[in-house]
Amino acid sequence: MEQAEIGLIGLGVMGSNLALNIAEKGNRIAVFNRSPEATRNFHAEAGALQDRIVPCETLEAFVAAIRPPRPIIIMIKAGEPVDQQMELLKPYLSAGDIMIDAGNANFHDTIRRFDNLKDSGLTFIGMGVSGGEEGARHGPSIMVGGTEESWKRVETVLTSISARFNGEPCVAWLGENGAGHFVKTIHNGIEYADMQMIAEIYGILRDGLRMDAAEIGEVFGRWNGGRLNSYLTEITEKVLKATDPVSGKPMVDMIVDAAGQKGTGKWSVIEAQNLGVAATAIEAAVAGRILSSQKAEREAAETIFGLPTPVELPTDKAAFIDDLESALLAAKIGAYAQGFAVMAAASAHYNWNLPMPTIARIWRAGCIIRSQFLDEITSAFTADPQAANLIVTPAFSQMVKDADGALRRVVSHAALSGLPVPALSSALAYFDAYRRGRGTANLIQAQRDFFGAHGFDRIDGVDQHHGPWGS
Ligand SMILES: NC(=O)C1=CN([C@@H]2O[C@H](COP(=O)(O)OP(=O)(O)OC[C@H]3O[C@@H](n4cnc5c(N)ncnc54)[C@H](OP(=O)(O)O)[C@@H]3O)[C@@H](O)[C@H]2O)C=CC1
Ligand SMILES: O=C(CO)[C@H](O)[C@H](O)COP(=O)(O)O
Repeated sequence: MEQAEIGLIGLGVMGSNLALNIAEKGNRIAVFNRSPEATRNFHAEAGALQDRIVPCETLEAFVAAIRPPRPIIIMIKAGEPVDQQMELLKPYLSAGDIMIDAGNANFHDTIRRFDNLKDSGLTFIGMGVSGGEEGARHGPSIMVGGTEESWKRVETVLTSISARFNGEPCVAWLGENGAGHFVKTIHNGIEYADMQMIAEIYGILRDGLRMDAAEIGEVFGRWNGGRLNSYLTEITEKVLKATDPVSGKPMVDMIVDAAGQKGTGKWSVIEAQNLGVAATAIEAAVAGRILSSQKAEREAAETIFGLPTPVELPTDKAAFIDDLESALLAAKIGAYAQGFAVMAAASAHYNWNLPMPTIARIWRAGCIIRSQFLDEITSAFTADPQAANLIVTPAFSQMVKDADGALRRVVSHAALSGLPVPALSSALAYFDAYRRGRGTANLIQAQRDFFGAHGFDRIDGVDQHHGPWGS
């Protein structure tokens, strides 16, 4: 039997769709899943693509079915399972074979796996894939980390399955070892912030303006035709307009308000802190999910404090809804600026030389945060790849100038009405702190020197001075 060009392990949601995508693009692919019935079912349901798929029930048969040197995608639950799977696979592999972890790995694990295989003759690629089920099937955004040589060996097949924006493939080699998984992690951190901000705007419309789900869906639908055009805006309209077949009520009203999370948002925040980058909107989004999951505590607190009555709108309703649109745009700029700042710091720290314009370019289609906005970010970083912060690039500084008044009105209204907007308000605070040449940390430095003799730099140029604090 003709050997396959590529192999894939893990026929869950992502792996099965990726395998069909690979087969559809004309590649012969061998597949394996820990539970063999999943492999059998997958092959049985592959329809016209069945002939290009080689279902294998043992790792030995799987490896034998692929033409050496073998590229093997591992698309399974992240963490320990990947180490276990690699150990089980290794004895069957030969020099030159490439193991490609395509799950949402922690990039520290990726660096470790990459280093462990360095002298073995085997190669490791850490590859971030975004786009969910639909993206995996018809074109995800793919962020590759590993040696450039190993990338060259998989470039053709990955390019064939990736999403396209205006004909350009949304896949790129981003750097050595953990670069691809790091960029995917920050993609998800931004995704968390974007989703949290949308949810906060939804909260203002629902609890402040007392609009029902379908009405709010209309608003997001309108916004999707404008500056907020994005996949997340688009699905928000669809979600808000969906009806629960059981109760006949809006589906969204029947869902428990406790968000899940699998780790990438938290890792984004941890890495931002470790690298000394303020990623406050992403932090707020992760904290927002944590608080959301403390449902019983929140319900108990509501019985103690009650809920504040929303105050009058600062403008008429239509103008305020326009403010919400501008506010969401301004806050999003803050979140994306923070995400890119974290990647810039990581690039320097890990010597990855991450290409910012390329990252923005491959996020324009296929991934969960895909949007028109990312095309504008691509242009901004193409014009100035070393920009200190997205906020200060010419196009984005103008957008922030145009929209920060609206963000201010929205955050003030929400605060006065007792409506929680942690990500929107942290984006505003980030902007206000970032654009102020003289802040208030002089006082913090004085306090540190007072209690700990830590010293401070004086504005007249004398460094490591101590204050006349007395006792
Ligand atoms: N769902 C999404 O939208 C996205 C997910 N990802 C990432 O892709 C990866 C896969 O996710 P997804 O497809 O959603 O997950 P699923 O839960 O649908 O599938 C999990 C797969 O992992 C396999 N698996 C679990 N534990 C082990 C183990 N110890 N050894 C071998 N195989 C194991 C399962 O095999 P079995 O059938 O035997 O249980 C199954 O094939 C994850 O890292 C996820 O974070 C990335 C982007 C988007
Ligand atoms: O990677 C993804 C999207 O880009 C996955 O859907 C991931 O599971 C999202 O993260 P979380 O489950 O923590 O919300």
